[in-house]
Amino acid sequence: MTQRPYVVDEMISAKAIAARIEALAQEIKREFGDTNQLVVVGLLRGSFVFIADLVRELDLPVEVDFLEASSYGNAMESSREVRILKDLRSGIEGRDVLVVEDIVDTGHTLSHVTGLLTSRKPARLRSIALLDKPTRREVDFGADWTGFEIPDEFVVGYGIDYAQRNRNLPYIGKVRFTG
Ligand SMILES: O=P(O)(O)OC[C@H]1O[C@H](OP(=O)(O)OP(=O)(O)O)[C@H](O)[C@@H]1O
Ligand code: HPA
Ligand SMILES: [Mg+2]
Repeated sequence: MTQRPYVVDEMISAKAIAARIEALAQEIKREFGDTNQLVVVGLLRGSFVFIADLVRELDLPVEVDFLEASSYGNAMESSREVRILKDLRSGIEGRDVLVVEDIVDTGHTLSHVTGLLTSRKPARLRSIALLDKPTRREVDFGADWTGFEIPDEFVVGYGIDYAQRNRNLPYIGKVRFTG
C-alpha cells in the first residue's frame, strides 16, 4: 500500500500518560478493592501498551486475558463492522471484568465488545479507555473511566497505529500529512 507522507506531532507526553494511569489505577482499586480476582481484558492490538502499564499500577489479584477486535484495517475510517478475531481464553460468568481499550472514537468497537461480554453474565463489568474522541461518536456509548478527551485528530503511538505503524512511540501524537 502506498502511504501519503506524514509526520507525528506530540500531543500527550509519556510523562503525562504515566501520571494519569497512576490516578486511574487508584479509582479502579476503589471500585474493585474487594475483588477476589479481576479479569483484565485487553482489546488487541491497540491496548497492549496501556494494559501493560495499567496492570502494574493495580495491586489487586488480577488475571490478564485478551480479545482481538478489528474494524479499521489500514484505513482512517471505521468500517463500522467489528470483527472478533480472537476470543478470551477464560470464561467470565460470575466474575469481575475490566475491559481495557486504547481509544473510543465512533464507539462501535467498545459497544460491540461490551455487549458480547455482558451476554456472558459477569458479576461486574467495567471499561477503561486511555483516549476518548467524543465529537466522533456514532454509538451512544462510553467507557466508565477515560484517561484523556482529545479533539478530532487521527492519533498514533502508545500502542495505537496508522496502517500498523507507530505503535511503538512512547507518547500519543497526531498524524499530520506533509504531502
Ligand atoms: O470507537 P471506534 O471507532 O470503534 O474505534 C476504536 C477502535 O479502533 C481501533 O482498533 P482497530 O480496529 O484499528 O484495531 P487495532 O486495535 O488492532 O489497531 C482502536 O484500537 C479501537 O479498538
Ligand atoms: O485516531 C485514531 N488513530 C488510530 N486508530 C484509531 N481507531 C480509531 N480512532 C483512531
Ligand atoms: Mg488500529
